[in-house]
Parts: sequence; structure tokens; C-alpha cells
Amino acid sequence: MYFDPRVYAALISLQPAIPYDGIKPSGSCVYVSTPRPYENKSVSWDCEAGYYCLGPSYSSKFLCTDGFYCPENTQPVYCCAGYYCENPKTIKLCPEGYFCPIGTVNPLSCHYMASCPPGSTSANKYLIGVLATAIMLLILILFQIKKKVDEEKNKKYKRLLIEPRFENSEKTLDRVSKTFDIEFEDLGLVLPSGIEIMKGVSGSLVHGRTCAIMGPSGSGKTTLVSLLTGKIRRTDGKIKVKKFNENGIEVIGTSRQLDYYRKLIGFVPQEDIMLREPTIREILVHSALMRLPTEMPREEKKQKVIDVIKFLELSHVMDTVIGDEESRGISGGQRKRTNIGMELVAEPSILFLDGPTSGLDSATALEVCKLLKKVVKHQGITVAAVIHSPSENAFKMFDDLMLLGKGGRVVYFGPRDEAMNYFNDLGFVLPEDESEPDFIMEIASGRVKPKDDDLCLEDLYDLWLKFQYQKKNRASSVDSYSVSNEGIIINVESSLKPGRVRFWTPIYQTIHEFYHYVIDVGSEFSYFLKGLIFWTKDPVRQTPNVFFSFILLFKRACLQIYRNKTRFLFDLLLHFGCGALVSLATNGLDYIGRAPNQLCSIAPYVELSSCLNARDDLQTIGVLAALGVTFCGINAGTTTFGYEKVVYWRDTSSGMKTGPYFLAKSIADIPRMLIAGLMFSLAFILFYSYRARFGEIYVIILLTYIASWELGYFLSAIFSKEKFGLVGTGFALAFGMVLSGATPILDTVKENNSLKWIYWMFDISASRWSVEALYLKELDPRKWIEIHTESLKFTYSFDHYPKALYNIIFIALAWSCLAFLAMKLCNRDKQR
Ligand SMILES: Nc1ncnc2c1ncn2[C@@H]1O[C@H](COP(=O)(O)OP(=O)(O)OP(=O)(O)O)[C@@H](O)[C@H]1O
Repeated sequence: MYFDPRVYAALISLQPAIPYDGIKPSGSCVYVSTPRPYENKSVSWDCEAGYYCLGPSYSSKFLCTDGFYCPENTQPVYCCAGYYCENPKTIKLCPEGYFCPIGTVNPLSCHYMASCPPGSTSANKYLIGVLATAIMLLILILFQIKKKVDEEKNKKYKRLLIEPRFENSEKTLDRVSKTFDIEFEDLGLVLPSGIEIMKGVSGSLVHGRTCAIMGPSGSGKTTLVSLLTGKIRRTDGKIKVKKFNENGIEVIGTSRQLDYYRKLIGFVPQEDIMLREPTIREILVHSALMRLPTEMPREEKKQKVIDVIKFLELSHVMDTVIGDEESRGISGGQRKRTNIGMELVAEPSILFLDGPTSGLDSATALEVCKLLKKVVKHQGITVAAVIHSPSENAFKMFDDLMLLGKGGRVVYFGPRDEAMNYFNDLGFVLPEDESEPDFIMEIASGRVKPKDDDLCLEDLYDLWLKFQYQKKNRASSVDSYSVSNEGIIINVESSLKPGRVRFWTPIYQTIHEFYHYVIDVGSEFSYFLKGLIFWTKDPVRQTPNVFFSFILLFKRACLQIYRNKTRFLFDLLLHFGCGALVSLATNGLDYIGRAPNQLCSIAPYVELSSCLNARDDLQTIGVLAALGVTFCGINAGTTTFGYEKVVYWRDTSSGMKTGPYFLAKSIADIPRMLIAGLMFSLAFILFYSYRARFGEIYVIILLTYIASWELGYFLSAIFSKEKFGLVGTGFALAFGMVLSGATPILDTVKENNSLKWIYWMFDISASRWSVEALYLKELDPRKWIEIHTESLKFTYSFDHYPKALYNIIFIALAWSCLAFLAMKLCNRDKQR
């Protein structure tokens, strides 16, 4: 291949001649494949300004395009950084208040956030730091104002507390209007694995009485409560409900199924599942407003909260936040009482408690048991509580005892004060130095034997059934003792259906579970549609509708954000920091197009490749930004729902609807997204010489943030919080980088037969559209370089900008819908 040695010399010499007018530009004109003007003055050229020639020996001349500088008798150079070339004939120093990157035709305004002395190649954006700080200060001021408003509100409640009627009155709670008895028979549970964890459990819970459910660890106490509250679907047995009016007279209920009365069942879980940001009062007010009947006036509901606070003796800490291990709030005992209070304010007719005394010292545990006794006395409701190793006094607070043994079998069920008599009759003798509840627990775990017998645990179960059988026969005037012991045992065994666990049981159980899952989802959906079309009312209790629930949940979500102000501000700093890092990575990246074709045609082979490919870093800049935003957005999104899933499950099991909750949290997140996007965008332009408008960059970054945020919602609905980090990183790399359309390049994927089937994946990636949108907006001010001569690369198109933005919005909506469905459909058993 032949090339002119003089042009070659020009190509490897990279410093073009700059007309020097007193002020030196801060940039330089060093870049590859741009020859400087031919300096050999002895050779004559015939190339007027605005045209370029390939050299003195070439006869043809070519029109110099905008963005280049072509004085007379030269080869073209890009208009130098720090200068601008209105046309290829002139070059001028960039004026003050403007900056001129390489190839500038019109100087770019420095905007309001930067300073640009004459000859600037980029804007010095020190004011951005000031702006970011101002935003943070403004947020702090808003938080302070909210604090003042809160303090006023607290004072109002304090006044309510010290009103004379409270000062003098005994701390009482009104009787509830509906009470229930629950009868259960032969309850059984076989897990999908085929393991039977509960078998033949029968008994009844009577209104106006407290029942302690006890047994060794793993005996199935929690399982029993879950079966009774409908959290787990039983595989065997019956549960029936008897309804009573205010005078304790049995009335025929609309249904005898416990599920039907779900809104009247209170369940206090073993862990203190509640948000940590609100105060005790706020949590109780929220619970009351969400769960009490709509016909009850709002003031009465608030009064109810005050009553419960008084009753639980929490008045002095009612305006203290709950807190957790990280941020100290109320004490463990107070948290337990609040946990119970959340149910009490909702006026349940039946209250189940799973380990209300777990983790408490004996004095506090006794206090809680006394409280339960008092609740039953005042309200006449049904209370059943799982109790772990109670003290003698705490044990006495219960009227009935359900004692379970290993494998979920009943060892004893009946009045608590008759339990010891029963065991005495079996030959167990309470040692003098041992407390009654401890001894009973030892019996149930098979650690003590009767004095003159060698009974094993299995015998205890059979003996209990035998005892029951005899009691039943006595009641029906049949002489139980006419039946041989052997006969009874055979009877009993047959009622327990031994040998039910076959090898197909797991398969059967799985199909059974799936069937019920579909029925459950289907019936909820049809119930929802029915409610929507016929505006039907809940016959048991009409609680706030979707709109009012939304308002209450939205207020709570805002409160959470406000109470987490340190985290909020720190998050903003992190978004700013991430944007600054991405910006740093883009430093020096630019678009300077390609050298004119004619010049390239005579370039040496080594220069040819860089000569033919325009230097175009816009896509790389876009990918860096999209990757950073996707990482930040996903991570921020997972915090919204991910860390309060258990609270969500508790709330839904007590009647909260997923729709208003999801919408309320999402809308409360909007300011977070807006400010996070702003912080990132401000930091992103710190070191990056952007040519689009700041508003355009902000819109692209914000929409990508929203789409990633929603993806974070989805991930947090599917995965547990321990997995967010890794799963989020994986998704960010996939959607922010691989599917951004840069590597692999969209064109390649489209044309490659083995890859084109995954092209749709690029279409559902927000970053692919945001990179294109940013590319187009950044290219727009550079159109003078090659817009009319070159077609766009990467399957991009100049009219794609609105489409790209719409697509990001659709992707965000799609992730949002998926997140909602995932929340609704995953872990349904925990939402019951
Ligand atoms: N979904 C499940 N999958 C597998 N095993 C289960 C499941 N639910 C319960 N079990 C098992 O059933 C048994 C009873 O569990 P449960 O939590 O009801 O016991 P517990 O008496 O409440 O125990 P603790 O007093 O320690 O809380 C345990 O052995 C438990 O491992």
C-alpha cells in the first residue's frame, strides 16, 4: 500500500498549530489520527481556508466540515479544546461563562452551577457540592418542622391521658360484644414430607377463660396455635365455633367455621413483630384505626387506644419509639405488652398468644400473665397462650391447661388446677422441692416416671385418650369399665389412623397443598371482584375501605421515612458518592467523531483502524451511568419492603390488604427516588463534560432509578433479606451491564443467529433504553460532526428518544406489578 510519507509524518505528529491570541487554552489538541497542518512552507499548496487538501502533491480539495478547523493550505484538525470554530475557517478562544470541548462549533453555556474562565475546556462545577449540601439542609429543616408538629400532637394525647376520668377511674376495658368458644377434634397435621407432627388433638377453648398451652420444645404448641388460627391448613380433624351474645347466651352464627371470623381473632406472635420507627401510641392508633369497625367514631377509637395504654401501664413511655437492637427504644417487657396491645385495641373475641412470656424475666412474665387474666376478666374473651416454663404464680393465672407431648399428642387437657390430680392418679408424685409447672413439663417430656409403674411417653398419650373415652362414656351413662383396656386402646389407635404415612404421602401432600393454594388465590380474587362489583360489606366486621387504608398506611410509611432521617440523609450521600465515582470514571471520555473519509483513505495501515472508527465514548458513558444507577436503585428498592416482610405478613393476617399497603409504600418512596436521582445526577456531571441539558440527564437517570427501584421491590418480595446483596448484584450486572446493549452490542445480538432469540431481553432492560436516550441527547449538540453523513450505530435511531423514555416507564410499571404479585402470591401461608 502506498501512502504519502509527508502525510504519514503529519499523522504521527500530533500537535496542531493554534493561533495564539494572548490567553492560552487550558486544554490541548492532542488526539490520534489528526494530522497537523503541513509545515513545509517550500511546497506550494492551493487549498483555500474552509477546504482541506491531502497534501501539496494532491490536486483535489475537499470541503472542511463543521467541528474542524481548516485554515488555508492545511489538512484538517478538530477544533481545539478551549477554542471554538464557528466555521472551519476561524478559530476563537472560548469566552468566559462558556466551555469548549474539542470540536466545538458553538461554545457551551457553563450553566448556573459552575464557573468557566476564558479558554475553559470543561465547566468547573464546584457549586454542585454547595447545591447538594443545600438540598440536605433543606430536608433536615423539613424533618425538624415535622418533629415540632409531632411534639404538639403528643401534648394533645398527654392531655387526654390526664383528664379526670382517667385519673380517678380504674384501668378497665369494656366487654367485647361478641364472644366465642372453639371446639376442636382430632386435629392432625402431616407435612408435605410425610412427617406427622400433630395427631388426634382434641379440646375446647371457652370464652371468659384463659388456657395455657404447654409442652416440651418441639411438641407442637406453635403448630397447634397455627392450626387453630388457620395459619396452617390442618390435614385432619374439625374446628367448630360457638358464638355467644353479650349476655353469654349462645346464638346461631352465620358460620361455624373459624376462618369466617378472621377479623375477630387476635394473634400475638412469639417474636415482637412490629415496626421499630413508630412510638407505642402511633402503633396502637394505627392498629385501632385499621382494625376497629368503621361504624365506631374515630374519637372513640383513639379513646380505646388511651384505655389500652393505661391498661397496659405504658402511659409513661407511650411517646417512645419501639426501637430495636440497633437503636434503643422501649424495654423487652414493654415491647411484649405493646405486642399484646396491638391486638387488644382491635377488640378481638379470641386472642391467641404464641409465647408472650418468652425471653422475659420471671417478674415481667408474671406481669404479662396477670395482664391476660385481667383482659379475660374485663372483656370476657377467649384467650389461649403458649407458655414456656412459667413460674408457679404465672401458671396459676391460667384456668385451663393443654399439655402436649412430643409428636403433637395430648398428654392432658382440662382445668389447670385438676392437672396435678390427674397425674397423681397415674402414679406421679410431685417432689417437695419442685414447682407444679416444672413437674408437669417433666412428665410431658418423659423425664419422670410414676412411682410404681414404668410408663413411657406413648403410654401417657394412650392413657389420656382412655381417660377421655371413659369420661365420655360416663357422661352418656355407659359403664366405661365394662370395656376392656385392650379394647379401648384398639379403639384409640384406630382413631389415630396408624400407618397413614405411605410413600405417596409427600406427593399427595404436595398436590393437596397446590390445590388449596389455587383455591385460596381463586377465592380471594373472586371475593375481591365481588366486593368491587356489588360493593358487598363484610358481614363480620366492616373495617376501613381500600382508600382509607391507603391513607393510614401512607401516613405510616411517611412516618417511617421521617423517623429514619439519619439513614435517609446518609443514603443521599451514598447516591451522591456513587454518582461521583461514575463521573470520575467518565472523565476524559468524549465523542469526537471520525476523521474525514478522504484523509483516512491515505492513512497508513496502522492508523486506518482508528481513523475509520469514530472515537465515540458516549455509549460507554451511558453504560457506566446505567450500571451505577441500577446498582443504587436496586439496593435502595430492596430496603422498602424487604426489611419489614414479617410486619407485612402479620398485618395481612389481621386483615390488611396488600394493594393499599403496596401503593402507600411506593408513593411514599417517590421523594426518596426524586432526591436520590437528583443527587446522582448532580454528582454524575461533576467530572463529565456533558453537552445535553442537565434536566435531560436528570430525567433519564431518574427514570432508570425508578425502574431499578421497582426491580429492587420485586427481588425483596421474592428473596429473603440475607440474599438481597448477592441477588441484587447479579441482577444489576445482568440488567445494568450485560443487557445495556454495549457488550454484547445490540447489532451483534440482532444479527447473530445463536443470540438473536435473547434480543427481547435487551428490550426489557431499562439500562438498554437509558443508554440509548443518553446517547441521543449527548449526540444532539454534536450533530454537526456527522449526523447527515453517518447512520447511527447500535440500532439506535434519532427519533427513539421518546420511545426510550416510555419504555423505561413501562419497564418500571412491569417490575412494580411483578413485585405486587410476588408479595401477594409468595408466602401465602404466612399471610394467613
Ligand atoms: N413447616 C414445617 N416444616 C418442617 N417441620 C415443621 C414445620 N412446622 C413444624 N415443624 C416441626 O414440628 C415440630 C413442632 O414444632 P413447633 O414449632 O410447633 O413446636 P413448639 O412446641 O412450638 O416448639 P418451641 O417450644 O421450641 O417453640 C418441630 O419438630 C418442628 O421442627
